[in-house]
Amino acid sequence: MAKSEHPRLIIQNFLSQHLCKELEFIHKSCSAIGYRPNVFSTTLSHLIATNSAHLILPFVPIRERLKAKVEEFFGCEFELFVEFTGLISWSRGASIGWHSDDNRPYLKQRDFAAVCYLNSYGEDFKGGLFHFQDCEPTTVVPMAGDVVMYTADSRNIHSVNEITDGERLTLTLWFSRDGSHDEDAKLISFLSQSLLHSSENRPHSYLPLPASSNMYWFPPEQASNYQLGFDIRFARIHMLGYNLYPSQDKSCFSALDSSYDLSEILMEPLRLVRGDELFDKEFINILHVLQVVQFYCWKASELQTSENEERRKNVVQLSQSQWEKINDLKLMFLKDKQLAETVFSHLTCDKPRQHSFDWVSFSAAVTAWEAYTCKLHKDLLTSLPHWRSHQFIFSVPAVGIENGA
Ligand SMILES: O=C(O)CCC(=O)C(=O)O
Ligand SMILES: [Fe+2]
Repeated sequence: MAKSEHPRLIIQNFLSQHLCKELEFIHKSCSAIGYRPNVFSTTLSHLIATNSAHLILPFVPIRERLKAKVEEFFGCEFELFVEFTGLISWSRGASIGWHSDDNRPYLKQRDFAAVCYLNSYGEDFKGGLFHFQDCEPTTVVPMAGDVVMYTADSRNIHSVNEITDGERLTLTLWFSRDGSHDEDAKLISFLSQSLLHSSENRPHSYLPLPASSNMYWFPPEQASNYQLGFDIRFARIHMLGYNLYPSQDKSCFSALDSSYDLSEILMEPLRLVRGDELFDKEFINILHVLQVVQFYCWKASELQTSENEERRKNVVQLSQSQWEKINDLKLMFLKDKQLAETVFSHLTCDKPRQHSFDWVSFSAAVTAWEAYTCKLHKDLLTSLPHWRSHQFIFSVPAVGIENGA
């Protein structure tokens, strides 16, 4: 139990590299604009709101382990509630000065923090060192898998240096002794409503549904008219080397036609383009594309297949008129390409290319994404009745056994 004047704990390799990568996949395919400049976030309620509630499941065991560790170390077994769980990424320019985590009247319920690093200083981003104001250790170098736990009060004043390159990603949780701030109760109630609703009305209940477009526009000050900046989902897809083609033929669709509701286009079916090839599969909306593309990024090394004659079966060559539509989309959603490159830079110059692209392994990723998603969706439907009856989010043993966990 912590007796120090500055109660804190740092544990290396608390999370597996596999989990770090899985949470990175979730964040890069689901995040929205965050609460501070140059910050993006994925909260669990945002996952529910965008019909991706099944993606809560990978968080469940780690939330349990973190809470147990915090309770053990700070000597408050069975007293704590998770108050907030979120994936938070900081891009170039983001920083936070000296503060404690309960330093606002509306944050007073926060008793403890746990910050898990999902990627690494020097490799994935530059800057972004964490500092405690008093006592050792004064500096924490974020490394994937490590966690820092500390009291949320003024005994642990801390800061984070400005990010100068790349995207720094954490899983951050706060814990409270106050049951009225229990995140689980709110999530279970939201889950119950939204799952009931979605299975009644939607045939593919596991497919993502975007939130309102302004939640994805960067910088957020421009989200009222979309004149400057970019859509973060579109930019992430573009940065990975893809273009998008709007499947539906809209005669009113034009980059210059301001009467067309921009936000609608990315909610509608889209197809994926690489080089001058169009992939012959329709995705239901941009979040669907983004999830599959990020899944391919995560799993590519496991999906490498040898080239064969089947390769060209599911791609077609783009025509001139199709190129025009692709460029129209780019003009609308990637107004400032340079800014997008700055915000989502990958330190690629320091790293060898992670994988080479081919449509055969990409098609395998589409199938594998569907299997991954359906499995989680099924596990969620199995878990929810248990969560509801206990009013508590926990790893349901039957689901764990099925997973081979
Ligand atoms: O990401 C970190 O290392 C700490 C972030 C932080 O201090 C906060 O969100 O309050
Ligand atoms: Fe903080």
